[in-house]
Amino acid sequence: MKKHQLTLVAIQEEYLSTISKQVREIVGDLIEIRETTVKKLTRELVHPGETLLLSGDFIVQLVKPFLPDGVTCIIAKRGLNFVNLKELLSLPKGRKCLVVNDTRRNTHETVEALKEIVFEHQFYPYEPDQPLPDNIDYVVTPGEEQLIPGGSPKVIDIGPRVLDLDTLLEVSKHFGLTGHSSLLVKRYMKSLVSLSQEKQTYSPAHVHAENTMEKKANYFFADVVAKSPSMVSVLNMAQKLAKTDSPVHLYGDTGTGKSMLAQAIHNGSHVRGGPYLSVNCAARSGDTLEKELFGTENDQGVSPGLFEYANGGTLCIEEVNELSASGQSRLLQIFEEKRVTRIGGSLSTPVNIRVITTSSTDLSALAKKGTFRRDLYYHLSALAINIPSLCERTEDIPFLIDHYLKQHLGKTDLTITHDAMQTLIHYSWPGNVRELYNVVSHLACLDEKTVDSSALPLNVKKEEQEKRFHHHFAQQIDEKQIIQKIEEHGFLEESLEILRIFERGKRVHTSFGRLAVKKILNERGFKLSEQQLRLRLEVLHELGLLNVRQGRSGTTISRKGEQFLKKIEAMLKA
Ligand SMILES: Nc1ncnc2c1ncn2[C@@H]1O[C@H](COP(=O)(O)OP(=O)(O)OP(=O)(O)O)[C@@H](O)[C@H]1O
Repeated sequence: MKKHQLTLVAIQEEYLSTISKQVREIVGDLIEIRETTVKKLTRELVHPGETLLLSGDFIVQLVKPFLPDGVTCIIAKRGLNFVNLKELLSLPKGRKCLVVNDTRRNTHETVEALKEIVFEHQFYPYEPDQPLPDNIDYVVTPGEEQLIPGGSPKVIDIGPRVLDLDTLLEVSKHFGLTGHSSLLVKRYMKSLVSLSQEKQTYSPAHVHAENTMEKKANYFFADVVAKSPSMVSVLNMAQKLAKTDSPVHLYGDTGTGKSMLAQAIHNGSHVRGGPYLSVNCAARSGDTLEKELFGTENDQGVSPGLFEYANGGTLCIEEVNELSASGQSRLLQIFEEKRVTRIGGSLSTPVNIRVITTSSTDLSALAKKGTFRRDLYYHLSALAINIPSLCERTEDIPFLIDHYLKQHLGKTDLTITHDAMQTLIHYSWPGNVRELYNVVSHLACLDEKTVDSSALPLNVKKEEQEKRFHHHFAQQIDEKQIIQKIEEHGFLEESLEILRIFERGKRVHTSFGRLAVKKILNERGFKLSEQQLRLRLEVLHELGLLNVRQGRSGTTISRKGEQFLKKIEAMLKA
């Protein structure tokens, strides 16, 4: 057992996962690291004498009510990941860079850090309510590229901010590890390299990777905020199903409350006295997951799986669509026979268990495609509940905000202005209730009595911001110049066709990968190699006509691209 223990606390799961990866990489062999979001913090979690590393001074007031006496809090400082500054440093001196980050506080912190280190250029904070500086050459963002609308000048992504070296040294001093300083600094450098290599796009699987198993059902039906008719009917249905023994399938977008509802179902069922275990299939490789779920039996001995551990209680299998074909058939067998056979074993053990499965993809589509077993799908879909996305039940938004402010964050006196509330209600909430909680905690930390629109994080104000950006940089769109640039490479027709594909895609909310674009181009008579297509996409991206993003959102046409295409089509028609 390690001598020291450090608990990391942050508001946002994404940032918690970044710093946790970094801290583990540096001192994971010397200090036992635990992590929790502020929301999951309970009085039982922290013991007297423990050390917490808080992700910022603004969360001190949020965590205080949960801390016993004698706890040490170290406040983490965020720094730039130097490894990602290469592009910025290679520019000719004196560039004017606009810095875009998610909140006003973070934007200013990033500007200060950049001014201090990259003094060769000028940096300006992007403030939605202030006029934009003229003649901006670049937009710089620490991993928030999705906040930058198309039509802006070239974007340089310097990657998410990381733990500052000072913070690491403070931690090492606190635990009496100063003798290891030189080693820790080397490991710190290494962690910057490894963090810079992975694109930090948000994915629930990534976030849950370290923390894949929930061992307690903390939520009850009374905790679920449901005011909209669709959520009220979800809640009624869940309460009814909780009383049965049948498997329940919950599906809905990320952050809509599937895990929460699964726990509430367990606590409202007759097996509530039994164990509650939950496992996320997306966070485990096929083999490991199957061993974990069904157990193993071989010469080395017998190791029971989660089905046996959860016997007499509930097992929640999250992202069940990620289960391998053999995992699916084993699960089906359990449903049909109520017995589990360990991997490598020959005898089966009876299990009396309530199974809840969740998915964020529509299983019926997967079953139709053949990637999910139909027979298993029929078992799961018999009692399925669809949790609507937050933007489909906007009536819940003010109640959720009020609930979080008062019940979780102890802010009884904070007023949100009518305009700000309207912006929150009309925002699209891609991260659903999880994102809403993050936004509300951000507002709670501002230490203001009244919150108006200007205090909202940038992603929430994005639509408004897009218009402003667009207006500002639209004047810079000169289609003749763009045509000239594309023609320098000699592929205007293909580029227009590529833009048409993405423009159509945007209209029907579909994004295309490179292979799909290549296939469509081929059908339209443009035979390009992958290399040729990549080059064209790069040029279109450089010109700000396409937004190239990692992860689910893929490549999309930018506003500037749409405008350019519209003008060219009009010119071609004339
Ligand atoms: N109706 C609700 N009332 C109160 N809190 C909610 C509600 N729905 C979700 N939450 C909160 O939002 C957060 C995200 O919910 P949860 O983890 O259950 O989502 P999920 O659908 O399982 O997400 P993922 O698919 O990404 O794992 C949790 O902290 C949960 O407590």
